Amino acid sequence: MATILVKNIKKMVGLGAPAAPLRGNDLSRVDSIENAYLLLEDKVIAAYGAMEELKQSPGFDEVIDASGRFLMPAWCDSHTHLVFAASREEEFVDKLKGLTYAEIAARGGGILNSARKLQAASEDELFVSAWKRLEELAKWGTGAVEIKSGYGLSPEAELKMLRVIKRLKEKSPLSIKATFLGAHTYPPGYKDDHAGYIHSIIHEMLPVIGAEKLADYIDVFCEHGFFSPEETEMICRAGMQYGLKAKIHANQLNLSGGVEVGVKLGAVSVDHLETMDQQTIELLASSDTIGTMLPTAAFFLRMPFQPARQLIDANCAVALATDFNPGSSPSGNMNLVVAMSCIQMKMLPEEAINAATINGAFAMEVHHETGSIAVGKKANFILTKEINSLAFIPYAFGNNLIHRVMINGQWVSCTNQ
Ligand SMILES: N=CN[C@@H](CCC(=O)O)C(=O)O
Ligand SMILES: [Zn+2]
Repeated sequence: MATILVKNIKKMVGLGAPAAPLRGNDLSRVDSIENAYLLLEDKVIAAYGAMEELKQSPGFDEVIDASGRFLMPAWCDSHTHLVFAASREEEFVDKLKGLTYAEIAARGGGILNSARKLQAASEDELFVSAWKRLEELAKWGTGAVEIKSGYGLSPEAELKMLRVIKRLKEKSPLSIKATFLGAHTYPPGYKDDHAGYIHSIIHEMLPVIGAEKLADYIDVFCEHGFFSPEETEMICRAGMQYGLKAKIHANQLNLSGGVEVGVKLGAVSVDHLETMDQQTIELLASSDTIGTMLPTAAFFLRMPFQPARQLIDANCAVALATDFNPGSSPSGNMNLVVAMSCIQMKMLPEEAINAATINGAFAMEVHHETGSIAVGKKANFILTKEINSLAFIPYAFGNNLIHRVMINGQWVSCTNQ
């Protein structure tokens, strides 16, 4: 049995295993121990505590001295689209030059641009590029990630995406959840036949996804001009027949009704939430559905940030995620998401860290295995460079404060700082 001891940790944070997502005042509580140790046995947290409680042992396979460093749970990124065939920086430059979203879409840009390129790519090519992105995410401290389909938009290409995600799950040390997002937009052939595309999702795609167990969740882009609340409900209910719980793109551009559908269906999460009013916030707060905020998408699209303070003060369970995708958030860096949430959305550092770790874990139902430091959970953690406080992490935005990352008992990065 391989044992690893991390000793003399200046401060170990994010301790314990809450039974439900953190809300309200609890979200700002980060349990911690100063001058701590962490003992790992065979990829799992075996014990932790204050240094003076450490029982002497004849020997450990590896001993790490973490003097001056903070140890915290690895990030849990519960909303990404990280399987894609190509970046879209040419659209980004067009937008800088003044083109509108509609003009870019008319030139074949947007989600349909990604879909064309993905349809032309092989499963192996998609796997190799997604694998590189995953490796990079792990180096930034992400230990669990949700990945959506939705750039296929045909039975063949949606299944190809989901098979890529299945291979990533099998090979990666990260905890990975797969979400079927066939209802991301309408493909050109179904521009004037929305019912026809929804029929294809329900009768051509879902039966194969169910039979091959290719997804854990079902998602719909519930938005004006995309899928209505009624269509969202119909598609999610069809997915639920195959055991897929709902995770919905809701209220990004408008009060779309996505939150209402999500709450009605008992969705695990409703994600985006740039556009919220008091009534919608109260409805979400009264439910078990997690509100996942994606601040880097709001930043990249120059939209108002999510109303984090109102959501937290109303007692909503909130999580933070990257939305990593080539169109609206070409970054999968959770450190940036946490900094932006504090700087732009006035979340306290402790709130942002909880929302990006344990609540993110709940938003992909991996809370029993990661998201906090607890005995029996996976050895998934970040060891920081030498810092003096937790608040320094979002404060010193843009700086890489990570010294080492361990995911599922493997070191995935190490600097000498
Ligand atoms: N909002 C919908 N979909 C994605 C990205 C869309 C795109 O590729 O442009 C999102 O979550 O932001
Ligand atoms: Zn998204």
